[in-house]
Amino acid sequence: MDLQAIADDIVRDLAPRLGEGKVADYIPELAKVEPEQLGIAISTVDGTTYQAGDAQTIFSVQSISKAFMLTLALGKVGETIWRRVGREPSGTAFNSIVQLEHEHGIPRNPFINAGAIVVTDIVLSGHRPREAIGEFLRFMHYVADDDSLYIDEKVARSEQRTGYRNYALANFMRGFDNLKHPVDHVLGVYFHQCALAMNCVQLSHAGLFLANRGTNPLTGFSVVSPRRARRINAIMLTCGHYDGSGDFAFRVGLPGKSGVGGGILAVAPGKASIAVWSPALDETGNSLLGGVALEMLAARTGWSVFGT
Ligand SMILES: NC(=O)CC[C@H](N)C(=O)O
Repeated sequence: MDLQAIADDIVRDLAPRLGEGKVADYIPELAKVEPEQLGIAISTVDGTTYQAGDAQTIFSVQSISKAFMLTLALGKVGETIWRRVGREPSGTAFNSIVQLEHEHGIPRNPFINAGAIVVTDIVLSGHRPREAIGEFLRFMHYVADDDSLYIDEKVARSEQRTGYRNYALANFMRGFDNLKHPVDHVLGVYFHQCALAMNCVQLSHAGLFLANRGTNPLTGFSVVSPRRARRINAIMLTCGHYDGSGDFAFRVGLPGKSGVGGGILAVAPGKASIAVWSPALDETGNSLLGGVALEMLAARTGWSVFGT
């Protein structure tokens, strides 16, 4: 299978559709991103990376950070995490507050904003916010084997000023005693993790441990056990695209985590980690062409967790 040709073909085939969708504008810094871009990087478990299009352009990972923060939090508190956050798909938007009252401040899953804010609260335990941000960034350097990754302060501050819904979610959960630290501290860390800047190549490297039973094949570094990698993949499959998760499973058939910056990390277990990026989003807040690119990739490679 010629993965380089597949990546090149996808970028070429989608060129006429660049600009479809809408760039996220509720975070002012993200509204400035040029929509007509598309990148793809495929890193296989045998250690080769294929790339095409804007695969080396840096973008804001936003909610893709939630998969890595979940990994960190599981490392700290293990399975007790599930006392404070569920693992069922929500069927609601990423920033929805409606279920929280019925479910007594326990968010449905760690990938909607409410759940991710709880996960951040867990990572913050025993730290100052600055230290927790540092721990997250060091973890990303480790999993991606790349010390050049950085957090874009401008993006973090932009969201800090306008993240009204996230303040509402966090205050609500604090009211239910499901946040242990001051709301400002938790959201300070959350906005910084979301503002992590990466390109597709770096992101595909960072996701390799999930495709390779918990160990990064580029470095041999063990990140999590095979069982934990499998479980994180399961949550990515069921919850990684908010109320678009069912459609993503249907069309692509791979665990995936999206972000409003337009990136998607997808995992083909035992085969590859794939990162795509195209900033314009569909109505569920997921990258429109990124999703189409992964659909093409899955069709052309036969990679799907549901069979070939
Ligand atoms: N879906 C996303 O990427 C959302 C992340 C964004 N930082 C927010 O909290 O709104």
